[in-house]
Amino acid sequence: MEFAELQALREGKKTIRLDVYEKNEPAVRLYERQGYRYVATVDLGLGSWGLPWFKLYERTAEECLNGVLSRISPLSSDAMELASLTWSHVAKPLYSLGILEEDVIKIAGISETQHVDIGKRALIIMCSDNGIVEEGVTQTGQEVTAVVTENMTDGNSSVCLMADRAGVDVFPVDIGVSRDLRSGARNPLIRKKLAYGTKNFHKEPAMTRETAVAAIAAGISVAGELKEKGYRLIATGEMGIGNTTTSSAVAAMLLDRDPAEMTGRGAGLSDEGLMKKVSVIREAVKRYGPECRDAIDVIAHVGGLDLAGLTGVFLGGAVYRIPVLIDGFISGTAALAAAKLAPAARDYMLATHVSAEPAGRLLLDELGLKPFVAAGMCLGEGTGAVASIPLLDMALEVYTKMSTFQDIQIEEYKPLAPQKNSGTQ
Ligand SMILES: O=C(O)c1ccc[n+]([C@@H]2O[C@H](COP(=O)([O-])O)[C@@H](O)[C@H]2O)c1
Ligand SMILES: Cc1cc2nc[nH]c2cc1C
Repeated sequence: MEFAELQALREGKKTIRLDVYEKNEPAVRLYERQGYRYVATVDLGLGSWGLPWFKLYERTAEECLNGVLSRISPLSSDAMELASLTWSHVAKPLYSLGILEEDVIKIAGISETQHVDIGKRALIIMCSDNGIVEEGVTQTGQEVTAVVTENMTDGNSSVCLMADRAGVDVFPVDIGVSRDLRSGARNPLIRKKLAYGTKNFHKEPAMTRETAVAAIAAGISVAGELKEKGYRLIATGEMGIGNTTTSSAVAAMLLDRDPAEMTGRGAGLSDEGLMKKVSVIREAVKRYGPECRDAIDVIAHVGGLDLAGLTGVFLGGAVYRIPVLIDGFISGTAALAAAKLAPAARDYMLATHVSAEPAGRLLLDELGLKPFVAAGMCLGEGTGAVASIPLLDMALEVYTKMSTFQDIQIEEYKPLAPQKNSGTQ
């Protein structure tokens, strides 16, 4: 059942549920011919009298999404216990690799084995434009989004160079850039364009609820495609002029915080520009706040397609059991939106660095996730997430290759209380 709903969501097909006394093959085939995907038979419990009668329910993409999200399962406690045990045998002071140790244990829980393998890893970069740029809330024009996205497909952006170093494959996704894009051969563009940018949320909602759901579904779908290709770790990134404005607005609404506290200079902004940015966000929060009943509504009113797509990637990580690395402020906002939609998805996320945007730390605290780098970065594109991967690799080298206490014939080290550090920084 989950599989069919997920497939329907990924293929953008209409979905039906047939409530029948028994599976009615002719009816299923009839509706499949009409472009529906058969999801499930509900046994009405009346026994089979050979009746041809059945009832058809058409499901919306949102209902399929809800069905998929309700099936996210918890981490494997057995695998996590075994991973903890493995760490405890490594000949070093207990817990001394801090958050890196905790993250390895978490990845074991996600992948349901203590034999942690993140050898094949991908970076998904959601790229899109934001209508709010019209209001003068950015330092550069929106045409930069298209140029940088195309350059990413040639392997020519900051994160592409960093990803080469870290052995990460890069997947730029056009989910809503404001013009048609060419693709280079190095990192072919994944085409999921849902609009040529969003609407200006100062004037009207950024997108419809249906478009927000479609963008979330696209993110889930990309995560699924990477899982099928054998990727074991997904880093998140984005590119979109104006997306710190959408992220600040979404974060302020989701956390019920003062927009001034959640807003920074993004990719560079004058004092005057910053004041304008805060006032535009404040007005939108006041206007749309009462209408928004959940995170999808918030994204639809003041968010962006990149943010929605990344929300889908975080949810997809939980659906397909792949660890997903949070990058900076935009990515962190998407992670928060995903956690609001499906609290269980939070367990599949790993924090990496703390964005220098003012609310970078606050977002991670809200998610209850601990970063292991604070380098004052705010570049986006996934740079912070990718920069953290070599640290995870190093932790795994120790986890898998280091001698045990038994190997070096030392009686196991017994720490004094407190037994476990609560994290660094
Ligand atoms: O990831 C972050 O924390 C981050 C913080 C500030 C800026 N950015 C990047 O800068 C762009 C958005 O900045 P802005 O000022 O146009 O909203 C976008 O392409 C992001 O990738 C990213
Ligand atoms: C050049 C440039 C590159 C970026 N990468 C992410 N955000 C960006 C914003 C600008 C302006």
